[in-house]
Amino acid sequence: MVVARRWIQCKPFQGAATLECFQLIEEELPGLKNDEILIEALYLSVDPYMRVYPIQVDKTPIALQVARVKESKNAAYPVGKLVLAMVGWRDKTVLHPDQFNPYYVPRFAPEKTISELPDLGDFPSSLYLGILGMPGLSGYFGLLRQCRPKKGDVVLISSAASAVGSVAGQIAKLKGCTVIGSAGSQKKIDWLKSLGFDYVFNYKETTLDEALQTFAPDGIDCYFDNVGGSYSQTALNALKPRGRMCCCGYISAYDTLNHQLDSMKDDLLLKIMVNELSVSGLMVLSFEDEFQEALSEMAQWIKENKLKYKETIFEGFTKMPEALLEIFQGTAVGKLIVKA
Ligand SMILES: NC(=O)C1=CN([C@@H]2O[C@H](COP(=O)(O)OP(=O)(O)OC[C@H]3O[C@@H](n4cnc5c(N)ncnc54)[C@H](OP(=O)(O)O)[C@@H]3O)[C@@H](O)[C@H]2O)C=CC1
Ligand SMILES: CCCCCC(=O)/C=C/[C@H]1[C@H](O)CC(=O)[C@@H]1CCCCCCC(=O)O
Repeated sequence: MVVARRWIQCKPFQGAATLECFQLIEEELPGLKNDEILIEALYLSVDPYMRVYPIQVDKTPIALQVARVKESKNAAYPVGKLVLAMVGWRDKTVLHPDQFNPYYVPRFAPEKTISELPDLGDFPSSLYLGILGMPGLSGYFGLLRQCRPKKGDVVLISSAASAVGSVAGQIAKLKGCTVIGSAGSQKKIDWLKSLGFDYVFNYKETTLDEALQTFAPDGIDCYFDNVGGSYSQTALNALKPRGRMCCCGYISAYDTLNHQLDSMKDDLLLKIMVNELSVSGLMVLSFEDEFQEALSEMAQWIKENKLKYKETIFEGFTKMPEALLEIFQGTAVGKLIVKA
């Protein structure tokens, strides 16, 4: 008999998420039918979108995990194989590998529950949830395709020490740009300096207006937006004519919402029109056909020590809610992962 643990969301969010919104339950798993596998989580990803994914009360919150096949009745998935599995906050799961993703959202989340780890050489498997996974790819495509940085451009990155922002900023440096990054603690500021960011500031101590007067008095060419809100309104005002903005995320709102994202005010559009700005939204999955190529390029940069990363790993599956709340407290540096 195999007993699995999984988290459920037992209460709806009302304002900021709290630990009381989550409950850990245990359940007996069924035996394997033909072609099914039992997987065990090694690492679970903790991402900002988990806070706004429309989950019903008493259901298991969304999360991608790196898992190992523990038992198998499917020759394509032998015991010991590692997979990426979109099965939510569970430590053990019985499933058919072809099963449709229970968290599927058109354009946002993939159709498949299980996918192979990319074939990139010898990297710790947790990296496939971070720099060599969805967050790293978001930084890569958002920066290269939406911001389209040119040598000498001034690039601003909000949440610069995040999993996405730290990749976007480092690639902007690789492309010969002057990079300004903001983050909310001295520890993150120090890390960003060590990554080669030209100018960094703590947005909790210095306003973006003040920082731009000092670091970019003539304006910015690109803005990689992870936060939205008034910060991004200021950044948009600082874009030079023909500037480019990648609207990647709106984290300043996520932990204030009771349900999913409310309609956002879009008074930015007039500015975009008048200044002929290119502003592009990003759903990283749209670049799925190019993931392998992008990951190979980033893996090479990691091997050459040109692209660096940090992880904060919470020990133990019971830490899932604390890890999620940590995103919005913002103390930990680097990609948040739970080691099951
Ligand atoms: N469009 C797409 O396809 C994708 C978009 N994203 C988006 O990218 C952004 C970053 O994601 P990811 O790198 O995984 O995040 P991380 O979990 O690595 O980092 C999140 C950071 O955001 C900052 N933050 C938290 N709350 C607030 C707040 N209220 N106001 C301002 N900053 C806050 C904190 O850093 P600090 O305050 O210290 O700066 C926190 O550490 C998110 O907005 C996410 O939704 C991510 C993946 C795909
Ligand atoms: C709607 C907020 C999303 C903000 C951007 C972001 O972080 C996107 C991440 C996606 C990633 O590609 C993998 C996912 O599953 C994420 C999207 C899941 C959010 C779906 C919300 C849909 C809805 O509001 O109806």
